[in-house]
Amino acid sequence: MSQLYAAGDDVHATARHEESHLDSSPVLSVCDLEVQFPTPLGLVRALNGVTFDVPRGKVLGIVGESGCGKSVTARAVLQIIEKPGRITGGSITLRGESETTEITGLGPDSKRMRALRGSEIAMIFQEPMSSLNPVYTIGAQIAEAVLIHQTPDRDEALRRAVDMLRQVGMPHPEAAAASYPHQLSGGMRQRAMIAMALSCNPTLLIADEPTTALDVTTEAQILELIRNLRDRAGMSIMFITHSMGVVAQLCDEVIVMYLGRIVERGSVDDLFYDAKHPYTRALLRSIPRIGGNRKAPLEVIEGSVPDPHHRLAGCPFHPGCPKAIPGRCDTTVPAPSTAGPGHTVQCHLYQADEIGHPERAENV
Ligand SMILES: Nc1ncnc2c1ncn2[C@@H]1O[C@H](COP(=O)(O)OP(=O)(O)OP(=O)(O)O)[C@@H](O)[C@H]1O
Repeated sequence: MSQLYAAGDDVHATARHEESHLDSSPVLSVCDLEVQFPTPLGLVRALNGVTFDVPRGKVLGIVGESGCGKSVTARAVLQIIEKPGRITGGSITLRGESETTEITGLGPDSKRMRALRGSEIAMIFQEPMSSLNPVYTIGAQIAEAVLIHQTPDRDEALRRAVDMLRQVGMPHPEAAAASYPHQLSGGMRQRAMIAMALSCNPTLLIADEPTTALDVTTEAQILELIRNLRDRAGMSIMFITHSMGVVAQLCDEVIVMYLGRIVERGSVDDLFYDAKHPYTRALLRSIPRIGGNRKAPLEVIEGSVPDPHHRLAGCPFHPGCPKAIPGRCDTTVPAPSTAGPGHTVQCHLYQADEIGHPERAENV
């Protein structure tokens, strides 16, 4: 992966990084991130102190119901939050191939931030047409990205575009390169968008629900493609989904979000076999299981996600939580506690007990 830009106006925000740290250090560290949207109805606190790492060469899944802050987290990393929303606290650190960048130290429109987008961090969306221009051929669009970030040679850029399309499994890459977006199927458009995202060999790929609009067969093919990117190219991937099924198929580690906070983090096995937070458990019970009783109704997660305009005291899940402790869960935000190696949970049921229920965590 190459560093193809000059540090330019934001040189103060970057620092050389020791090569030896790279293998074990997370590619991205997000610490105590806060994002707010002032709206006519009041302030929306979209993220309330979100902290996580994206491990190098792994897929981190971000899962949670609609409105919990998954997309805002992704957009914050690229500093493309819709105005008047803005980052109001915390830090985002990218450890690239040759240098470390404090993203939150960069202006959203700065030269360095613009260079980061696409070249070091690429994002793919649910709807490929939001990234593809309908009036240019697929090949021209991928070549344009290569021309901006990698080579000034137009023929070489076009060759690389066709090669990228081949690598993402496009059946007839030359013909696809000569096609306009509307001439391709949804799955093929998604492959084209992934080819465009990968054409600059980014350090981090962010995928925001890229398979939600696809049929199950095409979804399986795209998930396989993303798995290959991790396994063969060692790419680090942040994968946003509302589907625990997709998490099980694709992710190495997972964070579970609820109302702008992370409630649990662990490996896929931690979450599927040893989930701690009542919200994670409810999410798991709300999906069908192979071999389960087909007549048994799926569980519904109690209560709707609270209105983000109202500041809720305590744990964000307490209004719908069957295990909520009155006087505690509705007053105090729980701190993260360790549930095992790499497994953390933010829930009063697992806190060192200050209120006289030493047996509580065993009985959840
Ligand atoms: N432009 C905006 N103006 C006001 N509030 C916004 C805006 N964009 C997002 N939000 C709010 O930020 C919160 C988090 O939204 P976000 O889109 O990140 O959720 P999400 O988990 O990605 O949901 P989904 O799965 O539906 O995409 C929500 O309360 C949402 O209403």
